[in-house]
Amino acid sequence: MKQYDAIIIGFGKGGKLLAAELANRNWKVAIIERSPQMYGGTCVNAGCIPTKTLIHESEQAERLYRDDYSNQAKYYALAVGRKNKLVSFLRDKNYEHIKAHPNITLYDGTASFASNDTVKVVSRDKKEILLKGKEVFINTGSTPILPDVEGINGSKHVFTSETLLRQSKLPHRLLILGAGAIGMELATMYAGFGSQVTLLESGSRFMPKSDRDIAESMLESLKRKGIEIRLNAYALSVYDTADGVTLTYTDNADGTPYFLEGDALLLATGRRPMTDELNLHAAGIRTDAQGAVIVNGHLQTSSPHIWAMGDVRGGALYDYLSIDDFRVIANQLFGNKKRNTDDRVPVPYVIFTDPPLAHIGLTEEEAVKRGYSLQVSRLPAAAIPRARTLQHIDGMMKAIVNAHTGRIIGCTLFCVDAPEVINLVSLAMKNDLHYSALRDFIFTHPSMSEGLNDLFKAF
Ligand SMILES: Cc1cc2nc3c(=O)[nH]c(=O)nc-3n(C[C@H](O)[C@H](O)[C@H](O)COP(=O)(O)OP(=O)(O)OC[C@H]3O[C@@H](n4cnc5c(N)ncnc54)[C@H](O)[C@@H]3O)c2cc1C
Ligand SMILES: NC(=O)c1ccc[n+]([C@@H]2O[C@H](COP(=O)([O-])OP(=O)(O)OC[C@H]3O[C@@H](n4cnc5c(N)ncnc54)[C@H](O)[C@@H]3O)[C@@H](O)[C@H]2O)c1
Repeated sequence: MKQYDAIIIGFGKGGKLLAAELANRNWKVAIIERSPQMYGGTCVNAGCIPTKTLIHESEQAERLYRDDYSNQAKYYALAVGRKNKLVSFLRDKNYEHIKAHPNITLYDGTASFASNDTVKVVSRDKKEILLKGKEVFINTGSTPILPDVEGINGSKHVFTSETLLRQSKLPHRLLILGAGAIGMELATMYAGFGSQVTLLESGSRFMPKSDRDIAESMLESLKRKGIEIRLNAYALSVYDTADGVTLTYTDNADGTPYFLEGDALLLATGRRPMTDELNLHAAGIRTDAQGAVIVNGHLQTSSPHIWAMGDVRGGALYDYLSIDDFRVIANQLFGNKKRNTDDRVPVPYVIFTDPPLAHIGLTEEEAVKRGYSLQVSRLPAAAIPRARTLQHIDGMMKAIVNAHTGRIIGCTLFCVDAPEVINLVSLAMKNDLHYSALRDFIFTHPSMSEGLNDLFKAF
């Protein structure tokens, strides 16, 4: 049996950063990845990078070939090729970085616990090897939740985000099940490329966690792109036709049955922690009702030498949280042990629609429910000179401030460059700055950030 100071299960974001950190400190590290197509993890290979590359491409395609499906389809195939090239480049870089380190051994295979310090690796040719580790880190990510809809398993036209992004044929009619982050981003993207998109959501409230003014703005923006949105959609069955797929669903509100035809159906109905093959009970590790590995604020499981990082520990599923999990663990192992996962709240998020939506902290509805005395300010994106120069005048900014303390409680930016600008608001909130710090800050001009001067002037 091979002995290591650390075993890392899954070559994801947090895991690869940790592998390099430990190896640089002379630890002997084993990292195990079940698929060579996934070196570097979901973000690089199937998540953030491919989607954001294609979303950018779709904006170009829309500008060049709007209402010209034939040219859009050609453009799409080329864009998928460029995306594949970028993904391969980044995957190779990730691989080389890990392979080059003398203290790291990469194992290709699926890992499971044999005991609480021993991990079994089964390679694709079914060879087994046992590894013993002083510390073990679980970084196995998440996997799509497949809804219980008759016919989805055998269909040739039903996809997850991962499999759809590999297709180089643009679907003329795309059906999407689930109006969450993936559903909205890919609806915007495919509509930009020229697909007719229908977005079906089982819930009755669009963007249930957002304020209604924001959700309405998003709804209008998606509709302007030609995306049809149907709420209360309870999917029943799917069957393949000669040239696509037929989806049957009922409207939850009144029971009306519907049949919809598409060239492809995307399942975007959530993701769950990837713990299926880990045999966690052999190590005495507990999971919650969603299958997430239960950890404390330092990311230790019930066995303190076994840790979990990234999507597999449940909660919000973002690449930057997997990175921060690495910082929390490194701080425990080598730092002052003061970091924990609670000290990073509030965490911003972004949905990369067009315009994109970025949010941090409480919504107005949440702040009212919690009994805050608050002030709310709104600014249309069109009022910001940079939005005019970029010809992106859709959307709005919204801020919520505690009326007594002047501290920012929450902020939503639904406008061009929102993914960048939200980081400034985040910095102000994390440093407990009074809202006037942003109101009076000298921002460059013209920039979307200077919209914050006006947004916070209203208080
Ligand atoms: C379509 C899509 C778009 C996204 N866009 C964004 C975005 O814009 N911004 C953002 O912040 N987040 C985004 N996310 C979420 C982000 O990708 C994830 O939060 C992040 O990649 C999780 O990283 P991780 O470190 O938990 O693990 P991952 O990067 O998922 O890595 C886990 C690795 O473990 C491997 N593995 C699993 N089980 C085993 C096993 N038993 N043995 C060996 N190996 C195993 C897997 O193959 C995988 O490579 C997106 C996700 C998706 C699906
Ligand atoms: N920009 C980003 O940071 C980004 C982008 C994409 C994904 N992600 C991460 O990936 C995770 C997964 O994304 P997602 O969009 O799959 O999940 P999600 O949880 O964001 O949304 C899933 C949606 O599907 C709906 N739904 C569930 N079952 C359904 C059914 N049978 N029929 C119709 N609708 C149904 C849910 O009500 C929900 O609105 C997100 O939680 C997010 O953390 C992040």
